[in-house]
Amino acid sequence: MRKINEIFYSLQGEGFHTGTPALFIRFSGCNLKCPFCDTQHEEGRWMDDEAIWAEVAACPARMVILTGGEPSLWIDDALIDGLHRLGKYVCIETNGTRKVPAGIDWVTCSPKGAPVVLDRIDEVKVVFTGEEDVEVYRQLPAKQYYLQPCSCRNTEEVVDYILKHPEWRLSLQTHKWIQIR
Ligand SMILES: C[S@@+](CC[C@H](N)C(=O)[O-])C[C@H]1O[C@@H](n2cnc3c(N)ncnc32)[C@H](O)[C@@H]1O
Ligand SMILES: Nc1nc2[nH]cc(C(=O)O)c2c(=O)[nH]1
Ligand code: SF4
Ligand SMILES: [Mg+2]
Repeated sequence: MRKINEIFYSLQGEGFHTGTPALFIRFSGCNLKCPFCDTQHEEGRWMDDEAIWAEVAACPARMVILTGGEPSLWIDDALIDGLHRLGKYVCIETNGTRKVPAGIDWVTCSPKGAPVVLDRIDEVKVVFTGEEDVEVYRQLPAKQYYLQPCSCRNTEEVVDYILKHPEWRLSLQTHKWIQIR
């Protein structure tokens, strides 16, 4: 059984796959407590894999995004294999502090100062608070490096930073701007 906060269908609002229709599976609970966290994830219902796969199978989109909370607390090869059997492309949003199953198709790591132990990262996506040196995260091996304004509040500051450090790209939380989930 896995503890799930919510399952919803929307567009990926952030990062490389922005705009892509996806089913979000938000797992409950986290091993970190970021002061800026924009998500209520503590509440949850227990679901077995058959129930999870049934909701996934009913979604027309190919992309499934595992998030939370911290999804790495809850997932294993069996869950990912089942999603692949349904023909899905499996993405994860993780803080990088725990390993994730190797079969996941797209790994987004949003580091939070704690050591990152991932074997593979596709995109690094850092919440820009203005309070930490984000350049340390450029040392993580990845294909893409994104900075994301914190709660849509400091977009100008992030744009200014990226123009001076053009190895980064801008990730907007587009779902918040257009008021979808
Ligand atoms: C809620 S987290 C869940 C997944 C995982 N725990 C993590 O932090 O990557 C999903 C994404 O939202 C980002 N995020 C959380 N709070 C935010 C905020 N106030 N503004 C912008 N992005 C935020 C995280 O950095 C992460 O990329
Ligand atoms: N639309 C939408 N896109 C997202 N991308 C990552 C999200 C997350 O909370 O992990 C998220 C979210 O909560 N909503
Ligand atoms: S690691 Fe992710 S879910 Fe956990 S508190 Fe930080 S932003 Fe929120
Ligand atoms: Mg979110």
